[in-house]
Amino acid sequence: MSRQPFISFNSVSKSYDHDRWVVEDLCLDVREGEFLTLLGPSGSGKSTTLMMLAGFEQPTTGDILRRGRSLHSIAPHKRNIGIVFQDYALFPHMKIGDNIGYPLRMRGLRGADVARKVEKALDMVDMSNLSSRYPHQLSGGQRQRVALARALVFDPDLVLLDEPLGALDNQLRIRMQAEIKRLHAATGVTFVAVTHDQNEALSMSDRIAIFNNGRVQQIDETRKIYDQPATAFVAQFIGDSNILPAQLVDHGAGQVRVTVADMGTLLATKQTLTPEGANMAVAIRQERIVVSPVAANCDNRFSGQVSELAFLGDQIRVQIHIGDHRINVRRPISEFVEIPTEGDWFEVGWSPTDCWVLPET
Ligand SMILES: Nc1ncnc2c1ncn2[C@@H]1O[C@H](COP(=O)(O)OP(=O)(O)OP(=O)(O)O)[C@@H](O)[C@H]1O
Repeated sequence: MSRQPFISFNSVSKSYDHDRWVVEDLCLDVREGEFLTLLGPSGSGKSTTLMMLAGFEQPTTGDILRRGRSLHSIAPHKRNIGIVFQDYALFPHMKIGDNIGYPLRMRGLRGADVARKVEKALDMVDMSNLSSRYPHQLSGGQRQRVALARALVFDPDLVLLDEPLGALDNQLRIRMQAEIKRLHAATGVTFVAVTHDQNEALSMSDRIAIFNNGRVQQIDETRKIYDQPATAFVAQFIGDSNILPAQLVDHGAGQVRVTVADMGTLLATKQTLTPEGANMAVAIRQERIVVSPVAANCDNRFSGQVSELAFLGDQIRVQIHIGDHRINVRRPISEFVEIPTEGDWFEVGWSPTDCWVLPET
């Protein structure tokens, strides 16, 4: 098997106005057959990256390679890429079957060949009985299925999904996440998706690339992104962490002591090789903080006044003030011996293994 990456972004930068980089020095490999999601806040450069891969935008500097060959001079329609847009981009005057057959006709197929492939694609997305409807006669979820079928019907070797579920309500999003994941597994085609929704990224992807300000902060397997964030930004963006500016007291690998203003000394775990003197933060996930009485057994334990309380179904989120810090804690209701009210003093705690020292960026 070839050792060359399927897709490589080689130091790709993009500026629309020759003044500001919206993507900066991007080095990113996409593995054949994987589901990679580009995740980050609005304006971080995810869609621009996807559009450069599709060929609708060109890098200002750097190059994108497929199996080692530059895509630079290959027109979008010759890249053999299926694309699914947030607004579906279906042709309103064409029946569903014709919409799905469109990329095949564009590639010169006719008659029975088109009919056979369209039927297979409709079957794949469970829409066989709706072939003769028009897009306006379908629900949002059904339209998105048609868009998926159209992106897959011509056997592309890459499918790009730009905020594919952005227009759907929450329950349908969850159903479609499972559907897209199933299609990815069934076809074996490489999928690259863009989203700003962390749950969508976590539930669908093999790997996630976290974007911020046009740069990739971390690219890793989904579980690793969650369990071992490389920066405070990643820890905050995925999984709602509390981030506190900190200073390292004890240097060395493994468990370390840090000081945090207004809180004193904390025991923490070093996740990455943080250069000495760099800005540091400790990150503590909301759901890893325990509450009184269990908190009394923790190495790191603090009391603060409750400033906010929110019921989240089977969980409670409590915000407490410790000095100038606001610490958010999210635990199952069953763990609260007594549910506090605003203004109460409340004890929380966490283990050093759930408190990570990270570079601040
Ligand atoms: N065609 C364009 N011309 C000029 N500026 C653009 C163009 N497209 C995007 N930008 C700018 O580039 C930056 C990155 O945009 P991009 O759409 O890639 O980010 P994103 O992470 O996908 O954000 P979102 O989730 O909001 O779509 C933004 O500041 C945006 O305003």
